[in-house]
Amino acid sequence: MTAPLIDVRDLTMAYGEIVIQQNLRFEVHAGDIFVIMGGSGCGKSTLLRHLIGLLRPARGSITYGGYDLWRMTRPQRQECMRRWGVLFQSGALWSSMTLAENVAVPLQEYTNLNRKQIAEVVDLKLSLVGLAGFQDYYPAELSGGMQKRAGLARAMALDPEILFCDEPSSGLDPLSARRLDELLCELNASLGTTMVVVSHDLDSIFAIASNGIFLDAESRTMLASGPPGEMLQNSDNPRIREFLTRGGERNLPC
Ligand SMILES: Nc1ncnc2c1ncn2[C@@H]1O[C@H](COP(=O)(O)OP(=O)(O)OP(=O)(O)O)[C@@H](O)[C@H]1O
Repeated sequence: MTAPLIDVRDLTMAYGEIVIQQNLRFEVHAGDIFVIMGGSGCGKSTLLRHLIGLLRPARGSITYGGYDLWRMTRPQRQECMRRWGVLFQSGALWSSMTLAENVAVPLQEYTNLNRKQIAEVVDLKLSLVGLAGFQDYYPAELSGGMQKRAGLARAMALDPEILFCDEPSSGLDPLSARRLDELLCELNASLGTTMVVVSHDLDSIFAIASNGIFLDAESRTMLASGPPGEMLQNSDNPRIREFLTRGGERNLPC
């Protein structure tokens, strides 16, 4: 098996004295859609913030391509982060900017492209997420699903190697949520983008995840890792079964 893209070892996460999760150990491989799952408040978003370097581990390590995120020099860490895209829960678009201006921000900040080239990349990214023709719209003029897709276009602006998404389908109606899941799977398949996705939405988890971990709030550690279908098949842990069956046993999706 190839070396992992992300290697998390013995990770303990805490806010001050309060430990949120401990002894996390997992790998994310290139091409994975890796889902961080678990009930409300178990620490999914906290883990995502650790993975993207916003929070420092209380213990343990997070390595990218073999290099510890917190032992790199500042330029090395910036170079590492430059290869990531992040889609925040809210979409996090600038409300005073059009969609084109929003998607252009990372291109202006991190590339030497001229105005015309930036406009071309912006058009490409917006069409990638089904928003061709919406360049001049403001976020408030769009539906929640379209705002999420615009956030995705911005997160994909620099062709990231890894896309991190925090609850991408939250706040969306079931159809828009399904379309967003399909879009993530398409991008993963066509561009090979590795994805790390926080989710507690069971339909979404089964639809997109190739791999993942289950975090438990009570024991404050991970109870299982692997593809969710296998977790359900192989685990007799009642908390995992309860979560993955919505509290009642269900047929495995095909
Ligand atoms: N900045 C913070 N300072 C202190 N405690 C925090 C902070 N952010 C989150 N917490 C606490 O950490 C725990 C985990 O929160 P987190 O948001 O990571 O969980 P989650 O699994 O993503 O939850 P949800 O699914 O409800 O979004 C919660 O008890 C929360 O109150």
